[in-house]
Amino acid sequence: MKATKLNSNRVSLQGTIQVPGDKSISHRAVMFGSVAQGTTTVENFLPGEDCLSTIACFQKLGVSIEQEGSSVTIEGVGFEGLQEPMEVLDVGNSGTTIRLLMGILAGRPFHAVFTGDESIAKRPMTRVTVPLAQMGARISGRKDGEFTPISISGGGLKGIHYPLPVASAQVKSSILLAGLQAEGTTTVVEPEKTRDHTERMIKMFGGSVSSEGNEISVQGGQKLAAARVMVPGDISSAAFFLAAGAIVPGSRIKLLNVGLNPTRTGILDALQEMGADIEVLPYETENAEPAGDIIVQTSDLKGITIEGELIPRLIDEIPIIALLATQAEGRTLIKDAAELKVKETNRIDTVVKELSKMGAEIEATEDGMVIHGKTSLRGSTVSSHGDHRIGMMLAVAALLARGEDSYLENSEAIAVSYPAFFEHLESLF
Ligand SMILES: O=C(O)C1=C[C@@H](OP(=O)(O)O)[C@@H](O)[C@H](O)C1
Ligand SMILES: C=C(OP(=O)(O)O)C(=O)O
Repeated sequence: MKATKLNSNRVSLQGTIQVPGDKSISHRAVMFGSVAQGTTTVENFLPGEDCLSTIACFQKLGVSIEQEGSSVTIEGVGFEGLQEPMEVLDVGNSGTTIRLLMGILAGRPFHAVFTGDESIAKRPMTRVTVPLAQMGARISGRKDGEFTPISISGGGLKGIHYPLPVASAQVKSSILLAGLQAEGTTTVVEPEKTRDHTERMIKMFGGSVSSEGNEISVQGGQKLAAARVMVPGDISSAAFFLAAGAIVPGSRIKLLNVGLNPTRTGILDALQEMGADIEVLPYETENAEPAGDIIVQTSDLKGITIEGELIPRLIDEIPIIALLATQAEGRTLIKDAAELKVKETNRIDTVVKELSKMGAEIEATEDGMVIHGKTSLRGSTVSSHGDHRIGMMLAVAALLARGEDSYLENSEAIAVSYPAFFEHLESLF
């Protein structure tokens, strides 16, 4: 395990950053490119470990994929062209890979086995295996199908009408990907709107999907055609620099080509409500996924309440919002966010534990956390617990820390979504 010395006691972050490609869209580009007919090209692909796991899984399913940095070429084989894998499919640390790929393989008439790392082995899978089994897939896994290793034998699916028990884009996407291969119509009903990259990508690859309110439907038997995918920058990665620019005194940071899909921009709404000085400059060009530049400058922040429909729109940004709240006047309350307990770590516990070590006044609740600001942070040895977002949040927290040096244990986890994170951060010094 690597402990990295973190930069601390900084003033004035200045500069321009092009954050890497969006993780959710990069995964989906590889998946859709593989199950479409023809050659798909992907630009600004995120070469992070999670997306590389997705490529490796599709290669084991017989798809020819070439990746060089952020450019990917996929020789699509159609759903029917996927081949039974001779080896176990290893999804590494990636929840998106396993849940979406289960939806694809639920429709294929062969056997496949999934495994992943220690964190994946603790993440709940019946949220996808139950609806996929209802559609007709035969799935078994450890603890009644809840955990990896999981095996799946697919084919012969029938469409379902399925109200989602949790607001999850991964579950929605998994069922829709199975639905594209099922007999009849498949409808998913979301309790809250979640990221809609899958729906946008079905259309981009020539398929059809209909959305009415929170109900999303696809017809089975659709054939998809190759596309050129331009992946915008990941707003979930940009969030660490938006936060750093807002709280490190005297800063001004410009972020280029950040994805601005409204199902993902909850962080901008939260920052604005806290009083952050951010300017969003959307691009005029037509693209399936909107994007633009964002400028952030330091300002005074105040505590807010974050709940309800906003939660799925900023779910992965809650660790960094917790840090922002330590620098805001008054109380910040985060509720309706019990989903945080089943991410790469239990993000309620890991955020509270690690920020407390640095002197934050933060408490866990049943479905979120309460943070009292404004507090000064002190240097400490902290841990990512193997969770990329916790690691990056702590590296930003350390920028404000006084006193002894800060060290981050298990910093290598950051490569899951942002291999160049430290390089980009240091370019602002
Ligand atoms: O669909 C996706 O790409 C994702 C959906 C979210 O997970 P859930 O669907 O579990 O909420 C999010 O936390 C994850 O980082 C990526
Ligand atoms: C939860 C995340 O990803 P995944 O579910 O794909 O592991 C994340 O990136 O914060």
